Amino acid sequence: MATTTTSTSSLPYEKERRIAELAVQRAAILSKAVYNSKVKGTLEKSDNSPVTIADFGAQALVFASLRNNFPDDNIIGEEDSGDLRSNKELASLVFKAITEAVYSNTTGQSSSESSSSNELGVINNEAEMLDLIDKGDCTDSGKGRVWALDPIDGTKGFLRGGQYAIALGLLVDGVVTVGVLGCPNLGEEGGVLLSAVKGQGTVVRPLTSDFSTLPDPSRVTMNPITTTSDATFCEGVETGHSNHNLQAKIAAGLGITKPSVRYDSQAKYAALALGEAEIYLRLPSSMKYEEKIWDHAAGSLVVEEAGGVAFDMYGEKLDFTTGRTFKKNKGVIVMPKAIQEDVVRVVREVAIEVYGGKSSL
Ligand SMILES: Nc1ncnc2c1ncn2[C@@H]1O[C@H](COP(=O)(O)O)[C@@H](OP(=O)(O)O)[C@H]1O
Repeated sequence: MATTTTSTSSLPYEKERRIAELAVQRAAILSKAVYNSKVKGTLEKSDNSPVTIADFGAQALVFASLRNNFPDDNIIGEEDSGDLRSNKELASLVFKAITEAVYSNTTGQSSSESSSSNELGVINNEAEMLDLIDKGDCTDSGKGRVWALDPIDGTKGFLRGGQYAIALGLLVDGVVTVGVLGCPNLGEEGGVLLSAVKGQGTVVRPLTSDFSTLPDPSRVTMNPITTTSDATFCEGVETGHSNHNLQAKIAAGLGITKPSVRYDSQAKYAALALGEAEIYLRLPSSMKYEEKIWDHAAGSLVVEEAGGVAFDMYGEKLDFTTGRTFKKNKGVIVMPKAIQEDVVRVVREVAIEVYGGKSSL
């Protein structure tokens, strides 16, 4: 990773980037508190994926910040309040976790939170929290300003003490324009906060436990490799989320001999931007699965602004205009621009042979 000190004053989307960073940082503080507590309130959703107090609480907190600062924007969020409305005990635990982690003393708010709470939004009671969680029900991602949030991406990683991310992106007319990834277990102690604005590059800062300030940023760029055999692969941990056997064959076909880095969540995109690996491959375990836009919006911009590209497995751009899920893309490949031709050729050939051509979507 190359890093240089940078200034981001008076640039387009400066407020969006700052609020998104602070909102993600605040949600990361909550997620760490939930991880360190005994009760995580884990439930299984209808798609068999887990959801926890941290997922609901982080969504409520980030949405409070978005509503407070950008009340006219639409929002797409992974969670809704259905499971909490039918489980009052869990709803109370989520509100308690937010109150303790963020509004931490009984006389009001902790000193660092009080200075930022007006700006980042306050959640006054449980009913307000439930209503906020439901603000992420937008279905049209292609028009106007739409935020896409995964409050805890990689919930399985979060529960295992592995990698997870709080991922927030802003789409403007379907184009990812701001992307923020909070990765509490990546890099230095306390984790890292990456952010990107289209055309302005990607920066990283340490995640802190302070609600109102952001440490100085450093610019990041992907490793400038020019040969695929110099690459390290990055892939998911969960074998049900991508086809590891096929990914291993592709790695061998690209002459890659180094062991893969395996991370849950969009920490994979962060790892590429930070130079821990160069190629992220996610080949579908089932062609029926539609990737969620909140699993890729923030991460794809963070990588693109660090010198990379994010395509589907057929080598076409990710299309964020198709609602809550990708309808025109299957699989994801992410890599530095310098090796995109070679990587895309190999992955595309395999994709067509194994899954069929794009016309079969
Ligand atoms: N069968 C499947 N194929 C691909 N992705 C899946 C999947 N089932 C769940 N996921 C998504 O994979 C995300 C985790 O990504 P990764 O595998 O890279 O760690 C999950 O996010 P959540 O943890 O927010 O539910 C979920 O959205």
